[in-house]
Amino acid sequence: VKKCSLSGSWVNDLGSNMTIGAVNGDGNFEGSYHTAVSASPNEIKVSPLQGSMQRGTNQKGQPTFGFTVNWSFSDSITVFTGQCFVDNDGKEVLKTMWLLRSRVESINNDWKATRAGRNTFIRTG
Ligand SMILES: O=C(CCCC[C@@H]1SC[C@@H]2NC(=O)N[C@@H]21)NCCc1cc([N+](=O)[O-])ccc1O
Repeated sequence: VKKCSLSGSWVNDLGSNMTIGAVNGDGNFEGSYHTAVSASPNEIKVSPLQGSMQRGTNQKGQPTFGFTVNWSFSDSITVFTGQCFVDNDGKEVLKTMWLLRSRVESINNDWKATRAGRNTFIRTG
């Protein structure tokens, strides 16, 4: 199967954009994330991401990965995890699930502090 690389620019089903840099020898990478949506009252700003992808030798070119977005405009953080697939037209698709953890004032509100969801990313440009 054609290799699926994370490096480059992506857009997801919400219209959020992300750019991922080179993946280093340890499988780690950095990048930036510009979310199209937010539950924060603050103005949305580009936020840094860092993550890792699996590059096992038996990997058939469709690696699993995870990354964390440390929101620069809101006291919250999101972890994404997923896999990079090459679809039938040879296009690369990232299928992910995420957990968004918001800061809450009291442990009594901890129950409502984590949102979960899915996002699909395709390459831009
Ligand atoms: O909104 C954010 C940051 C942007 C998250 C974008 C998500 S990440 C998954 C998904 N995929 C994607 O591309 N964009 C979305 N943080 C929560 C803010 C917040 C809200 C409340 N509140 O509403 O009560 C309380 C406390 C809080 O800190």
